[in-house]
Amino acid sequence: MGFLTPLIFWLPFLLLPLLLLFKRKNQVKKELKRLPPSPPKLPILGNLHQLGALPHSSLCQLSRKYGPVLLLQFGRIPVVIVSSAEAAREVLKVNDLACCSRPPMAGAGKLSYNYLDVAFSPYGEYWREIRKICVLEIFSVKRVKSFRFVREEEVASLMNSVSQSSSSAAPVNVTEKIFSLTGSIIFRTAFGKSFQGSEFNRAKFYELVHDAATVAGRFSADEYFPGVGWILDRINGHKQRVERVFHELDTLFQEVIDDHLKPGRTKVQEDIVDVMLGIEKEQIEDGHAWLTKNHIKAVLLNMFLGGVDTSALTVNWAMAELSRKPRLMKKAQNEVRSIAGKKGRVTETDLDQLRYLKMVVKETLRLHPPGPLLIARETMSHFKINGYNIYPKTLIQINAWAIGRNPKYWENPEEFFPERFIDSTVDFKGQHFEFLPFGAGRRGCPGLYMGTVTSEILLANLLYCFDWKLPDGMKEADINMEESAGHCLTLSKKTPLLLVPKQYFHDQASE
Ligand code: HEM
Repeated sequence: MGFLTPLIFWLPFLLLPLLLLFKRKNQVKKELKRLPPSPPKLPILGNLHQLGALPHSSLCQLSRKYGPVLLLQFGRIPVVIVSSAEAAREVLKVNDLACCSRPPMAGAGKLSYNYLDVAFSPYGEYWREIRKICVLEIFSVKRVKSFRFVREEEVASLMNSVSQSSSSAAPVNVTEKIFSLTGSIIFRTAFGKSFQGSEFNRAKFYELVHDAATVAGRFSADEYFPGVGWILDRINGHKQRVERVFHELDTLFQEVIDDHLKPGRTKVQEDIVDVMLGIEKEQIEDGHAWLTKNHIKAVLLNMFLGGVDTSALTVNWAMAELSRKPRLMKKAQNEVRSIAGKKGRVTETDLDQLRYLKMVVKETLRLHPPGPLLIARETMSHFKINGYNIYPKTLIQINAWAIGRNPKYWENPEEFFPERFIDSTVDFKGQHFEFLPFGAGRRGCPGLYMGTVTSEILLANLLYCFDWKLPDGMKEADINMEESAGHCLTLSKKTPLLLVPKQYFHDQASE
């Protein structure tokens, strides 16, 4: 028995390292399991049933209950919802490289010729190349300025059309007019010609762009529920719809490209198709060609999806907000009218001086960001937000809408109050994470300048040329400000805005 005494004495010393090792392993295991909080989920569906008709709003409610970093399950897809400026900074700045890819989505993949575009393409060498070309050749300030005449001509034509309606004192569908204008501007900028003279009429074009946004912006049932979802896709016609939209867009793009390649074509001004065909030609001459017609078509798709709705929604919401607050509308009109004087139109050279108008646009983008959840990202490697583990292949959605309405960053956040920006340095260029209408980081919107200049010139002219009244019997409070998440990626006003225009400039000139 004597030999046991030293063993009993030494045993704790022998076991201690083992115990410590075991404890450490458990800690690491626990640490790795530290996931963001999740609301209870249903089998198979996960949290899909909690999304509702306005996902940004339902997700905002959930984040109020569970916190600003939330883990949900959409079918088989893990999704992290980010609803605070601090957490958005962690994603879009600190860990931007880990989460700047996009998830594969069958609809977007088909419409973008297997991810040859910028917006839906996964992060990698190809995306860097195509984004670089687009930033330098399509979205640069110089290129956007070269299309100033398109914007000004189209705005002038819209003002004439509103002016004709104004003689009857009947309400005008402002929403329709605004969408028609941004559509015409993007169509002419990309293709060098307007709807007039093309077999594409406006209505057909919008339908196509909206159908494209709907199929590109959402997962198919098969992606949520692999193996069985395809049955749902069959029943709801998703696959056929993707094929139809692809075919219609491809036919349009091919016709325009063929037209541009016709020998002896007279070119008044380079449009985006000319620019892209020029790059293709240069590459062939330099002997390192990789850009094909499909690449060009994929980029055109991004222009239509990114450029038509976003600026139109901004101006539509701005007009709706200003119509609810006639005092602010008057203030914006006084500014525009004092700067543009009796010229008859606001031109882009006036825009820099329109300080209040720019605040109106900012305030509109805070309350009504056209992409309330930005565009979904997919993580590529493991990282942490607020101490929570985020694993690769997780979807990240930043709720810019919720952040823009959070009282932690904004006083009286639900109030439309452009003056809040007077002495503020906060802007939307991606450095202020409480205000993210254009996103931020590597995937931030490259069309920011094009989008803002289009919104500003249109809004400025609507305010300059007309006084706007509500239809008979309607009060400011009756304006319906309900939202509709119709096209998946963007957030519209549920009902069109109807206003009665009274021509201002004409009246002033005759005074
Ligand atoms: C008011 C106008 C606009 C708004 C509010 C807006 C908003 C956005 C947002 C939120 C994103 C996602 C950013 C992210 O993931 O961090 C985005 C990306 C993008 N936008 Fe815009 N956009 C506007 C105008 C435009 C215009 C005019 C175009 C082109 C004609 C455009 C083309 C794109 C493209 C190609 C991307 C994808 C970038 C990438 O994934 O690398 N946008 N935009």
